[in-house]
Order: sequence, then structure tokens, then C-alpha cells
Amino acid sequence: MTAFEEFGCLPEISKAIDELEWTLPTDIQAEGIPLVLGGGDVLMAAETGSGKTAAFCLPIIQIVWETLKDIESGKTGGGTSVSPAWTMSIMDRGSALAVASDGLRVQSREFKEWHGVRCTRGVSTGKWGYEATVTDEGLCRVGWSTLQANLDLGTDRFGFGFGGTGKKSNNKQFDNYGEPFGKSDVITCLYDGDNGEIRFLKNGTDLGPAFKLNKQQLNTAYFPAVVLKNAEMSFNFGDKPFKHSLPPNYSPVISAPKEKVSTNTNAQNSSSQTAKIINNAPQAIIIEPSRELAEQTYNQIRNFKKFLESPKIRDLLVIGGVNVKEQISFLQQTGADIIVGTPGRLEDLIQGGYLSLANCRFFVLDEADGLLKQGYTDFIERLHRQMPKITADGKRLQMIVCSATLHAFEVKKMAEKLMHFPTWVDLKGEDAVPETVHHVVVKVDPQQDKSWITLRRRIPTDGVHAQDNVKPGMNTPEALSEAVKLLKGEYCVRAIDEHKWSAPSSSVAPRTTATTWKST
Ligand SMILES: Nc1ncnc2c1ncn2[C@@H]1O[C@H](COP(=O)(O)OP(=O)(O)OP(=O)(O)O)[C@@H](O)[C@H]1O
Repeated sequence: MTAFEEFGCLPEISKAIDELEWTLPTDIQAEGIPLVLGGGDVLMAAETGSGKTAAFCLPIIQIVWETLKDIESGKTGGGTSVSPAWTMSIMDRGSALAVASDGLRVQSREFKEWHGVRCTRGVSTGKWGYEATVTDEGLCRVGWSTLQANLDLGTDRFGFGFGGTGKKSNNKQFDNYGEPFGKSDVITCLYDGDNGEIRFLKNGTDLGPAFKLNKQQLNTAYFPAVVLKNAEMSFNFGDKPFKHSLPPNYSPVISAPKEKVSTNTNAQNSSSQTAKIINNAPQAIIIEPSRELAEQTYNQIRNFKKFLESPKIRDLLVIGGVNVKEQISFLQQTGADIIVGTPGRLEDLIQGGYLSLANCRFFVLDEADGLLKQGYTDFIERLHRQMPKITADGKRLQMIVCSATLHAFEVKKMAEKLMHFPTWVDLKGEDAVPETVHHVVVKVDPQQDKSWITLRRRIPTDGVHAQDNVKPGMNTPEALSEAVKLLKGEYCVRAIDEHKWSAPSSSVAPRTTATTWKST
């Protein structure tokens, strides 16, 4: 087993890494890969050249490929992920609320707003109950609601909740009831559709009637419902034994006969949702602040995925300076599972309806501090809003943010707003760059040093601006980017000559070799 396989990478990916002659993961890879594979949101900072790109690309490639394989073999979708039939709905829920793949555990890490969810099924006549257990600290309110109720349970006429602070609420009226509850407490929620009553038990102790329902209110079905603020709860609708027995004559909701059960129509198709491959709806979107970085990341992805067959992962580079029609026709005809791009062109394709975010489950911001400084905060937030927080097959949107520093105010603010309990991997300042790498600091200013005009013949660059109209004397961003590369190449060659460093055979000496100069 290779070192990368020990960190959870597939043998096919590990083989591609072997070909690159990487023997061990770098520190950021050793920390980042298992975190992303484990399903978490990750914020990472490490020195330039520490291998950040592979730290997020490798696990994303792996999960995207496994998902494609599952779709191909018909393994994903409602049939398996939304079972049993009584589950919390992945459709009828607040945007920041996550429903686990079995539909029996829900979590919201939003600590400023309440986010709720309703069950896929409800009951009408009869006496029914279910159990809700508080599995993490936070605020929660649990109970019953009709399909008309909003998801903030207890704040309109149609929802009836019991909250952890020891209050019952309906129609925004909060009254003392029972006693407070918290982590590990089990709340039994009881609905009596025959006598028009809702009551609760705490750890098996009956807290007495909470709400009386009149005839008109009983004309409709009641659904288990919960609303959370930075909290987590798990549910048992009766497919396992209850922790505390129900009072006499009550039965678990799961045993309600068909004629007494209503389906959650707010959650249309939720029980038959199937993950599908849609050509223009990728599973991963990676945003880079410059064309050069986008191209580098894209090339790394191509290297890493080369041994992953049936299905093949489809990738697309979406950057400016390339004919947009080609990108559109690639999306329509071949399709893409992973897209690496820069904000401007991504925005054009999304706005034009050519690129859909409906299947996106990885949202990566590389060099996020750079993106935010360039004014893309609104763009990032808009994309995030459009992405489903849980995909059709029940997978949570994962966000990965790389930044030169995790302590920048804008990065922290964005992480707080958009990310879901991210793990911080902060290796900034730690020496992650091998000793064989020499650092050279030179001031590069192509507007002062015009020597790049003559260097064009002998310093080869990465060609990112090959299609652009880059001419000596021009001050366009493309011309200056090209000029910086030429000057960096020249200064490095001079530094090597000056210090008589040895350079690997494929590297910089002599100055006419194939090394291409990039902007990083
Ligand atoms: N585990 C590894 N073993 C050997 N070489 C590696 C390893 N991981 C990455 N590299 C190489 O190290 C170099 C830097 O990697 P990479 O570009 O991913 O770093 P980065 O942290 O993303 O840099 P930047 O901040 O410039 O984007 C690349 O040439 C890459 O091929």
C-alpha cells in the first residue's frame, strides 16, 4: 500500500501520483485529504509550494468518481438514501439545515437564524407518537405542524412546538410548559387526532397537554417537525424500539395505516429523488483568482485522474481568453463533472444558463483572500445561495477554502457565513517547502524594467496568454502578466548562475531548456 493509499486515496489515484514520483504526502495533504474525504468543510492555509492543490483535488476527484460510479450502477437516489419512508425531508427544509443520509438526524450550524425541517409523512386521525433526541448542544423546538406551517415551528397558526427553554409555542405565542431540555434528553411528541390534543414527554415523563386542536384544525394532517439554531437532533419514528414507551393507546407513527398517512407534498418527489448525470451541472466547481492558477489546477486534475476509468471524469477549464462558444458546446455535448475556472467566465456561463449549479457538491475557493480582495464576495455568496445545500442523493455541499492566511477579516467573515463547521488546517509559517528549494526575492516591475521586451525570444512561458494580443509597450493585465513571467524567468536564471546552484536536468540551466515560467 502506498503512503497516499494509507491516507484514503484509491489505488488508481495513487498510481497516478506514483508516476509523478511523489512518495509521501506533504503536511497539508496529510491533513487535508482525510478531512475532505470524511465529508467536512475545510479551511486551509500553507506556504506557496506546499502542495495545497493536491490536498483538495485528490479527494474531490475520488468522491466525484465514486459518485459517478454509483449513479452508473444505480446505487444512489431516494431508494437507498431516503429509507425508511418516515424520514426528515431533504426538500422541505431550511437552507442551512442538513439532513443525514438516513433522514433520521438533522443538524443546523447556523447560530444566528433558526432553520427547520418537516417529515416526509404525516398522520391524521388516531393517536401517534415519535421520539426526538437532542444529540448536540444548541437550541431546538420540536413537535407537529401542518403542511401550511412555515418551517420556523410554532411561529404561525399551523405549527405546534416544544422548545428546549421549557416553552411551548404556537402562532408566536411562547408559554411556559413542562421543563427545559438539552443534550441527550429524549422528547416524545404525541398527537391525538381523535381528541384534538398535542402533548410531550421528557425522558418518559408526561408533561401534560400542551395544545388543544379544534375541529377545523383537525381537518388536516400533522407532520413531525423541528426547528434548530446551531443544534442537532435525531429521530425515531418507530422503526427501532423507543427509549421510553408511549402512553396507552398511542402507537409509533411508522405503524399508521396507509389511509391515515399523508405525504409531504412540499417535498414533491423527495422520496424518488435520484442523482442524475446532467451534462452542464458539475459536481465540483473550483474558483481560482487568475487564469494561470486555473490552468495549473486543471492540469493537476488531468494528471491525477488519468487511471480512473469507467466512468471517466469529465473536466473543463472555464477561463477568459478562450472562445466561450467552445466552452458552451463542450458543456452541452460532452459535459463536465469538475469545472475549474475564473470568476468572470464562470459568471457569464451561469448567467447565460449554460452552467447549472444544481448538482454541485464541492465548492472550492483557491486563494480565497485574493478572490475576496478582487471584489468577488457577492459573486461567491450568490453562487453559494444557488447551490443545493443537500444534493438529490442526500449529500451535503462541501466547501473548501484555501487562503494565504486564515486570519484575514474577509476570509473569517465569509467562512462564518457560508461554511458548515469548517476544520481549520493552518500550516502557514511552518516549513513545508523542501530544503532543496531555494528562495529568491526580487522586485519585478515590468513597467520599470522593460528588458522583458527582448527576453521574449529566449524565456519560454506557460503560454496562458498565447492567444492574447500581448505586445511590447502595452499595459493590459495580460501583457503585464506575461511580462512578469519573462522577468521572473530571467531573474531566476541569473540567480542560479550567480550562486552556482545546481539545477535538475529538466530545470532552468541552461536558459534555453524547456522550463516554462508561470506567474506563481
Ligand atoms: N506530495 C508531494 N510530493 C512531491 N512533490 C509534490 C507533492 N505535492 C505537490 N508536489 C509538487 O510541489 C509543487 C507545488 O505544489 P502546488 O502547486 O500544489 O503547491 P501549492 O501549495 O498549491 O502552491 P501555490 O500556493 O503556489 O498554489 C508542484 O510542483 C507539485 O507537483
